[in-house]
Amino acid sequence: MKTKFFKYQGAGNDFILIDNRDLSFQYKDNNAVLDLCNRRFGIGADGLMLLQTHETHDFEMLYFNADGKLGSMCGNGGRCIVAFAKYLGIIDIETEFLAVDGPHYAKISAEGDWVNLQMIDIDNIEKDGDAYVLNTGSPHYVLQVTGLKDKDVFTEGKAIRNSDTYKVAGINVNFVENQGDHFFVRTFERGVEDETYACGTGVTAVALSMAQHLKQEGHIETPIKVLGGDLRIQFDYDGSKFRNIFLCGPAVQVFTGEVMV
Ligand SMILES: N[C@H](CCC[C@H](N)C(=O)O)C(=O)O
Repeated sequence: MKTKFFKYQGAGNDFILIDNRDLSFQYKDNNAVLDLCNRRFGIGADGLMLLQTHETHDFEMLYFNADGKLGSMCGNGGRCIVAFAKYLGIIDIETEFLAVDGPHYAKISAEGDWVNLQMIDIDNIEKDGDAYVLNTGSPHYVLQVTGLKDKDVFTEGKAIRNSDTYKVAGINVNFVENQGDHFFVRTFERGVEDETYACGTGVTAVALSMAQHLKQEGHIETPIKVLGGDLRIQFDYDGSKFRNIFLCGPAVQVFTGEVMV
Protein backbone atom coordinates (compact mmCIF):
# COMPACT_ATOMS: atom_id res chain seq x y z
CA MET A 1 0.00 0.00 0.00
CA LYS A 2 1.27 3.52 -0.84
CA THR A 3 1.49 6.04 2.02
CA LYS A 4 2.12 9.78 1.67
CA PHE A 5 4.86 11.02 4.00
CA PHE A 6 6.48 14.37 4.84
CA LYS A 7 10.13 14.78 5.85
CA TYR A 8 10.90 17.46 8.46
CA GLN A 9 14.00 18.52 10.32
CA GLY A 10 14.44 20.56 13.48
CA ALA A 11 18.09 21.73 13.84
CA GLY A 12 19.17 18.63 11.92
CA ASN A 13 17.13 16.12 14.00
CA ASP A 14 15.12 14.63 11.17
CA PHE A 15 11.78 12.86 11.07
CA ILE A 16 9.24 11.16 8.83
CA LEU A 17 5.71 12.46 9.47
CA ILE A 18 2.50 10.79 8.39
CA ASP A 19 -1.00 12.30 8.59
CA ASN A 20 -2.69 9.28 10.10
CA ARG A 21 -6.06 10.85 11.00
CA ASP A 22 -7.69 8.11 8.91
CA LEU A 23 -5.63 5.44 10.79
CA SER A 24 -4.60 3.94 7.46
CA PHE A 25 -1.02 3.43 8.70
CA GLN A 26 -1.30 0.44 10.98
CA TYR A 27 1.76 -0.11 13.21
CA LYS A 28 2.06 -3.91 12.98
CA ASP A 29 5.64 -4.40 14.17
CA ASN A 30 8.96 -2.63 14.62
CA ASN A 31 10.16 -3.54 11.13
CA ALA A 32 7.79 -1.20 9.27
CA VAL A 33 9.15 1.89 11.03
CA LEU A 34 12.70 0.51 11.20
CA ASP A 35 12.75 0.06 7.42
CA LEU A 36 11.34 3.55 6.73
CA CYS A 37 13.97 5.17 8.99
CA ASN A 38 16.83 3.20 7.41
CA ARG A 39 19.21 5.67 5.72
CA ARG A 40 20.20 3.21 2.93
CA PHE A 41 17.10 1.12 2.23
CA GLY A 42 14.39 3.55 3.33
CA ILE A 43 13.59 7.26 3.53
CA GLY A 44 16.07 7.77 6.40
CA ALA A 45 15.30 9.55 9.66
CA ASP A 46 16.05 9.72 13.41
CA GLY A 47 12.40 8.93 14.07
CA LEU A 48 8.86 8.69 12.69
CA MET A 49 5.68 10.39 13.90
CA LEU A 50 2.02 9.69 13.30
CA LEU A 51 -0.40 12.61 13.62
CA GLN A 52 -3.77 11.27 14.82
CA THR A 53 -7.06 12.80 15.93
CA HIS A 54 -7.94 13.08 19.60
CA GLU A 55 -11.23 13.87 21.35
CA THR A 56 -9.92 16.48 23.76
CA HIS A 57 -6.81 17.89 22.03
CA ASP A 58 -6.05 19.39 18.60
CA PHE A 59 -4.22 16.16 17.67
CA GLU A 60 -2.18 13.30 19.16
CA MET A 61 1.51 12.64 18.43
CA LEU A 62 2.80 9.05 18.32
CA TYR A 63 6.62 8.96 18.24
CA PHE A 64 8.80 6.04 17.11
CA ASN A 65 12.59 5.97 17.36
CA ALA A 66 14.68 4.88 14.35
CA ASP A 67 14.89 1.40 15.97
CA GLY A 68 11.20 1.06 15.09
CA LYS A 69 9.95 1.03 18.68
CA LEU A 70 7.49 3.46 20.28
CA GLY A 71 9.61 6.13 21.97
CA SER A 72 9.37 8.57 24.85
CA MET A 73 8.86 12.32 24.23
CA CYS A 74 10.74 13.90 21.35
CA GLY A 75 11.20 17.66 21.70
CA ASN A 76 12.38 18.42 18.18
CA GLY A 77 9.77 16.01 16.86
CA GLY A 78 7.13 17.85 18.87
CA ARG A 79 8.17 21.11 17.25
CA CYS A 80 8.07 19.53 13.78
CA ILE A 81 4.62 17.97 14.24
CA VAL A 82 3.26 21.40 15.27
CA ALA A 83 4.61 22.84 12.00
CA PHE A 84 3.05 19.85 10.19
CA ALA A 85 -0.34 20.46 11.87
CA LYS A 86 -0.25 24.08 10.73
CA TYR A 87 0.71 22.97 7.18
CA LEU A 88 -2.31 20.61 7.19
CA GLY A 89 -4.57 23.45 8.34
CA ILE A 90 -5.46 21.69 11.60
CA ILE A 91 -4.21 24.62 13.74
CA ASP A 92 -3.42 28.31 13.33
CA ILE A 93 -0.53 29.68 15.44
CA GLU A 94 -1.27 28.08 18.84
CA THR A 95 -2.11 24.52 19.81
CA GLU A 96 -2.44 22.07 22.65
CA PHE A 97 -1.71 18.51 21.51
CA LEU A 98 -1.25 15.21 23.31
CA ALA A 99 2.08 13.34 23.41
CA VAL A 100 3.31 10.31 25.34
CA ASP A 101 4.27 12.51 28.34
CA GLY A 102 0.97 14.41 28.39
CA PRO A 103 -0.43 17.62 26.84
CA HIS A 104 1.87 20.21 25.29
CA TYR A 105 1.16 23.87 24.45
CA ALA A 106 3.02 25.28 21.48
CA LYS A 107 3.13 28.53 19.51
CA ILE A 108 4.27 28.68 15.90
CA SER A 109 5.52 31.66 13.85
CA ALA A 110 3.19 33.05 11.17
CA GLU A 111 5.67 31.75 8.56
CA GLY A 112 5.24 28.28 10.08
CA ASP A 113 8.92 27.48 10.45
CA TRP A 114 9.77 28.43 14.06
CA VAL A 115 8.09 26.68 16.99
CA ASN A 116 8.17 27.31 20.74
CA LEU A 117 7.16 24.05 22.48
CA GLN A 118 6.33 23.90 26.18
CA MET A 119 8.00 20.98 27.93
CA ILE A 120 6.97 19.18 31.12
CA ASP A 121 7.79 20.80 34.49
CA ILE A 122 10.91 19.53 36.24
CA ASP A 123 11.06 19.28 40.03
CA ASN A 124 14.27 17.35 40.51
CA ILE A 125 17.68 16.71 38.98
CA GLU A 126 19.74 13.71 40.21
CA LYS A 127 23.55 13.40 40.20
CA ASP A 128 25.63 10.46 38.90
CA GLY A 129 29.21 11.41 39.74
CA ASP A 130 29.88 14.68 37.87
CA ALA A 131 26.87 14.11 35.59
CA TYR A 132 23.31 15.40 35.95
CA VAL A 133 20.46 12.92 35.32
CA LEU A 134 16.89 14.03 34.64
CA ASN A 135 13.84 13.22 32.54
CA THR A 136 12.51 16.02 30.32
CA GLY A 137 10.03 13.68 28.61
CA SER A 138 12.94 11.37 27.75
CA PRO A 139 15.77 10.30 30.14
CA HIS A 140 19.01 12.29 29.89
CA TYR A 141 22.57 12.13 31.22
CA VAL A 142 24.36 15.50 31.07
CA LEU A 143 28.14 15.78 31.45
CA GLN A 144 30.18 18.99 31.14
CA VAL A 145 33.40 18.50 29.15
CA THR A 146 36.11 20.44 27.29
CA GLY A 147 37.35 19.79 23.76
CA LEU A 148 33.84 18.72 22.68
CA LYS A 149 34.49 19.47 18.99
CA ASP A 150 36.99 16.60 18.79
CA LYS A 151 35.34 14.19 21.22
CA ASP A 152 34.40 10.64 20.11
CA VAL A 153 30.75 11.14 21.11
CA PHE A 154 29.63 7.88 19.50
CA THR A 155 32.04 5.64 21.44
CA GLU A 156 31.85 7.50 24.76
CA GLY A 157 28.09 8.07 24.53
CA LYS A 158 27.42 4.44 23.61
CA ALA A 159 29.52 3.23 26.56
CA ILE A 160 27.49 5.30 29.06
CA ARG A 161 24.16 4.34 27.41
CA ASN A 162 25.10 0.64 27.72
CA SER A 163 26.72 0.86 31.18
CA ASP A 164 25.35 -1.35 33.98
CA THR A 165 23.45 1.63 35.42
CA TYR A 166 21.61 2.48 32.19
CA LYS A 167 21.74 -0.49 29.80
CA VAL A 168 18.26 -1.91 30.60
CA ALA A 169 16.14 1.22 30.08
CA GLY A 170 18.77 3.12 28.12
CA ILE A 171 19.48 6.85 28.40
CA ASN A 172 20.37 9.73 26.06
CA VAL A 173 23.90 11.01 26.67
CA ASN A 174 24.59 14.75 26.30
CA PHE A 175 28.09 16.27 26.39
CA VAL A 176 28.11 20.04 26.97
CA GLU A 177 30.84 22.67 26.69
CA ASN A 178 30.38 26.18 28.11
CA GLN A 179 31.46 28.56 25.34
CA GLY A 180 30.76 31.82 27.19
CA ASP A 181 27.69 33.33 25.51
CA HIS A 182 26.20 29.90 24.69
CA PHE A 183 26.58 26.18 25.34
CA PHE A 184 27.72 23.71 22.66
CA VAL A 185 26.01 20.30 22.97
CA ARG A 186 26.48 16.94 21.24
CA THR A 187 24.15 14.01 21.98
CA PHE A 188 24.25 10.20 21.64
CA GLU A 189 20.57 9.30 21.30
CA ARG A 190 18.90 6.20 22.72
CA GLY A 191 16.78 4.42 20.14
CA VAL A 192 18.80 5.91 17.30
CA GLU A 193 21.89 4.37 18.91
CA ASP A 194 24.04 7.05 17.30
CA GLU A 195 24.90 10.72 17.61
CA THR A 196 22.14 12.94 16.23
CA TYR A 197 22.54 16.53 14.99
CA ALA A 198 20.26 17.78 17.75
CA CYS A 199 18.15 16.39 20.60
CA GLY A 200 15.37 18.64 21.88
CA THR A 201 14.66 16.98 25.22
CA GLY A 202 18.47 16.73 25.49
CA VAL A 203 19.26 20.42 25.12
CA THR A 204 16.38 21.12 27.50
CA ALA A 205 18.02 18.81 30.05
CA VAL A 206 21.36 20.59 29.48
CA ALA A 207 19.91 24.09 29.96
CA LEU A 208 18.21 23.16 33.26
CA SER A 209 21.26 21.26 34.57
CA MET A 210 23.59 24.15 33.78
CA ALA A 211 21.28 26.65 35.51
CA GLN A 212 21.45 24.49 38.65
CA HIS A 213 25.21 24.03 38.22
CA LEU A 214 25.77 27.80 37.86
CA LYS A 215 23.26 28.59 40.64
CA GLN A 216 21.26 30.89 38.34
CA GLU A 217 17.67 31.79 39.31
CA GLY A 218 14.70 33.67 37.82
CA HIS A 219 13.65 33.79 34.16
CA ILE A 220 16.48 32.26 32.12
CA GLU A 221 17.03 32.07 28.34
CA THR A 222 19.80 29.67 27.28
CA PRO A 223 21.19 29.72 23.71
CA ILE A 224 22.53 26.32 22.64
CA LYS A 225 24.54 25.41 19.55
CA VAL A 226 24.22 21.84 18.22
CA LEU A 227 25.72 20.19 15.13
CA GLY A 228 22.53 20.98 13.21
CA GLY A 229 22.08 24.62 14.19
CA ASP A 230 20.78 26.75 17.06
CA LEU A 231 18.12 26.11 19.71
CA ARG A 232 16.99 28.24 22.63
CA ILE A 233 15.56 27.13 25.99
CA GLN A 234 13.46 29.53 28.09
CA PHE A 235 12.36 28.73 31.65
CA ASP A 236 11.75 29.98 35.20
CA TYR A 237 13.87 28.53 38.03
CA ASP A 238 13.45 29.30 41.76
CA GLY A 239 16.51 27.35 42.86
CA SER A 240 14.45 24.19 43.27
CA LYS A 241 11.80 23.76 40.58
CA PHE A 242 11.72 24.52 36.84
CA ARG A 243 8.52 25.91 35.29
CA ASN A 244 7.33 27.44 31.98
CA ILE A 245 10.01 25.51 30.10
CA PHE A 246 10.00 26.20 26.33
CA LEU A 247 12.14 24.53 23.65
CA CYS A 248 12.41 27.05 20.80
CA GLY A 249 13.80 26.54 17.32
CA PRO A 250 13.31 25.88 13.61
CA ALA A 251 11.00 23.21 12.17
CA VAL A 252 11.36 22.85 8.42
CA GLN A 253 9.53 20.72 5.85
CA VAL A 254 12.26 19.29 3.56
CA PHE A 255 10.35 17.09 1.08
CA THR A 256 7.28 14.92 0.61
CA GLY A 257 6.64 11.69 -1.21
CA GLU A 258 4.93 8.34 -1.26
CA VAL A 259 6.32 5.11 0.13
CA MET A 260 5.21 1.48 -0.05
CA VAL A 261 4.32 0.12 3.41
N1 LIG B 1 15.54 9.02 21.24
C1 LIG B 1 14.91 9.61 22.41
C2 LIG B 1 13.55 10.22 22.04
C3 LIG B 1 13.71 11.35 21.05
C4 LIG B 1 14.48 12.46 21.68
C5 LIG B 1 15.00 13.53 20.73
N2 LIG B 1 14.90 13.27 19.31
C6 LIG B 1 14.36 14.86 21.06
O1 LIG B 1 14.33 15.77 20.19
O2 LIG B 1 13.93 15.03 22.22
C7 LIG B 1 14.70 8.54 23.47
O3 LIG B 1 14.43 7.42 23.12
O4 LIG B 1 14.77 8.89 24.66
